[in-house]
Order: sequence, then structure tokens, then C-alpha cells
Amino acid sequence: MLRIGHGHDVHRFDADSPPCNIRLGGVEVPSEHALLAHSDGDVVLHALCDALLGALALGDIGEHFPDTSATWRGVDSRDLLRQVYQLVQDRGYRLVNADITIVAQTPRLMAYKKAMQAQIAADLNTAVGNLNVKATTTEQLGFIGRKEGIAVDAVCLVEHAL
Ligand SMILES: Nc1ccn([C@@H]2O[C@H](COP(=O)(O)O)[C@@H](O)[C@H]2O)c(=O)n1
Ligand SMILES: C[C@@]1(CO)OP(=O)(O)OP(=O)(O)OC[C@H]1O
Repeated sequence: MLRIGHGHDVHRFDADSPPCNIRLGGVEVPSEHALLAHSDGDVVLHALCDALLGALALGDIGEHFPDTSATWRGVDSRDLLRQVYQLVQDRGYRLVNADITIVAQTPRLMAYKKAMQAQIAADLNTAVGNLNVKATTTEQLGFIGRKEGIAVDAVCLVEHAL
């Protein structure tokens, strides 16, 4: 039995913050500004969590980790991903593959994509070849092109282990 899931997330840059590292796909990436979020703001892992939850018809990340709860304030999104994947495994499923597209005018991600793939694969206990991370700009169009935020789309396939 195969099931497919899709996730989408957006986080806004804090225009008032100084240059700093942001977390994308579990990796520290230098950025002109911080991302605004209740958690650590890892928009890549949030989209992947939603894809995995979607594949099992388990709702969305906000239902499981509400941004009204102090429990999840500043949380490492790798913890959220591992918890979500445990829900998937508890139902007898495992990841076949996931494909992630980061839509960002900035920062430049070429040098960080492989590290993200390796980090995510390790957290999901899967081969790095089952994970793909892509990046694209919007050619300076729209809110992403104006460097106001980052969007991510993720799709995944899961299969029943039996
Ligand atoms: N934040 C980004 C965005 C893109 N890249 C890389 O550049 C390539 C071309 O980008 P387009 O927006 O013109 O499609 C893209 O395929 C990525 O390899 C990047 O590293 N960081
Ligand atoms: C991760 C959570 C929880 O800390 O908060 P944010 O970091 O704001 O992220 P978002 O993708 O808006 O929604 C999920 C949240 O409930």
C-alpha cells in the first residue's frame, strides 16, 4: 500500500533582525535576517512534517504542535519531524522518498542542500538517496522575490512495511 503526501509552509523574515544563521532542513544557514516563527522557524522541516502527516491523513503540523502552546516555543523542528515520523511508523508505514523545493530569493542555498538531505535522511533513518532538496528563486517576483520570506513545498511517498 502506497500513500502520497504534500506539505507547504511559509515563514516571513524579520526585517529588523541583524544577519544571523537560520535553520533550514536542520542545517544552520547564514542569512541577512532571522525568520519569524513560534518554533526555530525551520520552514523546510515544517513542510516535510505536513507532507508526512498528509500521507497518513493525520491533519497538519499546527494540530499536533499548536503555536499557542509554550511547549513548542523555540522547539527544534528536528524534534517535531522525528515525532511526526514516529506517528507514520506507528501505523506501519515508512518513507519511500521525499522531494522538497525551497523557494527563496535569499539566502543562496547551493552549498547547503546536500547537508540538508543528509540531515533529514539521518533523522528519518533512511538512505540519503531517498531525499532530494531543491532550491529556486522567483526571479525577484512577489513576496519571495522582495526577500520578505521563504516558502517550501514538500511531497513524499510512504509504503506499508508489510
Ligand atoms: N535560494 C536559492 C535559489 C536557487 N538556487 C540555485 O540556483 C538555481 C537557479 O535558480 P532559479 O531561481 O533561476 O531557478 C537553482 O536551480 C538552484 O540550484 C540556490 O542555490 N539558492
Ligand atoms: C511549528 C509551530 C509550533 O511551534 O510553530 P511555527 O514555528 O510558527 O510554524 P508554523 O509552520 O507556522 O506552524 C506550526 C506550529 O504550530
